Amino acid sequence: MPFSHDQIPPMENDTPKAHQVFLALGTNLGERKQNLEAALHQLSKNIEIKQVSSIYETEPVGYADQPNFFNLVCSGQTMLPVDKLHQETQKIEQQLGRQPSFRNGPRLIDIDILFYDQAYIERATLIIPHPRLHERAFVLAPLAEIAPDYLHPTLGKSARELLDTVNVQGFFVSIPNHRAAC
Ligand SMILES: Nc1ncnc2c1ncn2[C@@H]1O[C@H](COP(=O)(O)OP(=O)(O)OP(=O)(O)O)[C@@H](O)[C@H]1O
Ligand SMILES: Nc1nc2c(c(=O)[nH]1)N=C(CO)CN2
Repeated sequence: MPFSHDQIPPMENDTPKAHQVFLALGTNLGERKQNLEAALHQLSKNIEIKQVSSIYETEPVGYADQPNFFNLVCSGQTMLPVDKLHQETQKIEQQLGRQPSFRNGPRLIDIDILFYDQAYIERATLIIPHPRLHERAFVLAPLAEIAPDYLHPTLGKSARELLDTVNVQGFFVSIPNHRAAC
């Protein structure tokens, strides 16, 4: 059953526990492969990265008149509470030089938190599971590559099942076995 992360009371003498997280990275400006590697490197300071998907080159979704994206998904373990993790991903986006853009517009780096354990979180600035992940082939294809049986906590479907429901046209190149220096 999904749970609200906010509702779990801290237990006395509870030793801190690592959280399993899945993140989606996207970039369509500048040196796209380098942007992904730099983001993974920064993330690895607070997340023990366990898996990194291939890099997928994908046609832009939502706003067509922009360069193709490079997308990947990674998973890992972190001790950061979810709000700190979100602050950290936003800090890394800024550090790497992301400039303000419009919805679905071009960006140097985008880091979305897909899952945080099996938590369901809904705040003004943070919704987990990411509310659009199940519609996005550019997220589901790399997710299904590294965790095909992982269950979406609220939809109850695996990454592979979700991928079967979306259109996977517009995928050109996959840079396989990509392992950035973390
Ligand atoms: N799960 C999440 N991961 C990352 N950001 C999130 C999440 N849920 C909500 N947000 C919020 O979404 C806001 C918009 O993020 P961003 O500018 O990256 O949007 P976008 O990339 O254009 O669209 P999308 O969120 O659909 O990828 C951010 O301010 C962030 O606080
Ligand atoms: N192919 C692709 N299209 C997008 C992407 C992305 O990462 N890949 N991100 C968007 C906004 O977050 C909008 N459209």
